[in-house]
Amino acid sequence: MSKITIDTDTSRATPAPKPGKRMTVPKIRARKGDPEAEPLVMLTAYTMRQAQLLDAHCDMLLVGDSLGNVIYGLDSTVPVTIEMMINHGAAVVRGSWHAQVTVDMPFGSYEESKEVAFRNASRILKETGASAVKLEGGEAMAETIHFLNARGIPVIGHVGLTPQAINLLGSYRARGRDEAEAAKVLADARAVAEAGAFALVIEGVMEEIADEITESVDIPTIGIGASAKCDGQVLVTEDMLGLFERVPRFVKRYHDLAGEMSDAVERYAAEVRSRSFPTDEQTYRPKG
Ligand SMILES: Nc1nc(=O)c2c([nH]1)NC[C@@H]1CN(c3ccc(C(=O)N[C@@H](CCC(=O)O)C(=O)O)cc3)CN21
Ligand SMILES: CC(C)C(=O)C(=O)O
Ligand SMILES: [Mg+2]
Repeated sequence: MSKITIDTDTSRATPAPKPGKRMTVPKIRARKGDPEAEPLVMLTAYTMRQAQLLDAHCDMLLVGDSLGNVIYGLDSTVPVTIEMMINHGAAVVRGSWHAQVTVDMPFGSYEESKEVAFRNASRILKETGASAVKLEGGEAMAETIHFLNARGIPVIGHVGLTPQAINLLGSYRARGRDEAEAAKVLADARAVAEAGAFALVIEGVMEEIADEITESVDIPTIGIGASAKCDGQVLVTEDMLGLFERVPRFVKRYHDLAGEMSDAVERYAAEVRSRSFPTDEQTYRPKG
């Protein structure tokens, strides 16, 4: 039997925190005007340890309301609560020191009025330590985005496929397939940018619409199922690591973590059943 060695050197995964070096909203905003700038790298994070492992490699971490699907086993993001977002947001901020952290505003926490949106967004920033919020919607949310931004809350917009509207949309298929839908997505993107959002997530739209948006707004666009020409890309971490079973077509799988976890657990279960775990090494006994 081959001896398994566990790498206990955590320095690669968790470099020492560098106080004061965290990526800021203005620096992200400024990427748009810089022709030399590399695309923005964003991934979702829901836990402290996940944030630690992603932080050094990412410009931005998103505490996505996709945690409803991925962590809580819900079949949409509609039931996600502000308490869930705050608990996971605070954990992610504790596990990161380099990346800028944005927290998704959950369905029902911002649509009613700009005042309700400010109350909930300010609570999210106060109780998590994150530096921005993201909310779904275009023209209908422009006033709210302006209101938050004018009062010190940086906002990322999210247009195209907006999963919180699943009950209205009926499916998660890509948007902008016909002329009218394409024009609406473009108008939404422009409204969000003009309202003062510092970045814009474009999800699940035809490539040419994403390209037209990226060319016509003055803030960085972050694509997910959008276009390689966006100013950045985002994916759900569990999807790209192969931890989540049903993934959209726009996901590239960089690993099979589910397979590796299953293999490790299978070996543990077999060793418990055969009494080959624990051994002397894992057992406390009086010395001598
Ligand atoms: N794990 C996970 N990854 C995500 O990207 C994600 C979430 N959860 N939860 C919130 C939303 C929901 N999103 C989704 C969910 C499903 C599809 C999907 O199944 N798309 C199909 C086409 C669907 C259809 O035609 O009806 C595809 O093949 O891409 C796309 C985006 C994106 N977001
Ligand atoms: C997929 C990204 C953009 C998101 O909104 C989420 O993870 O909730
Ligand atoms: Mg989301």
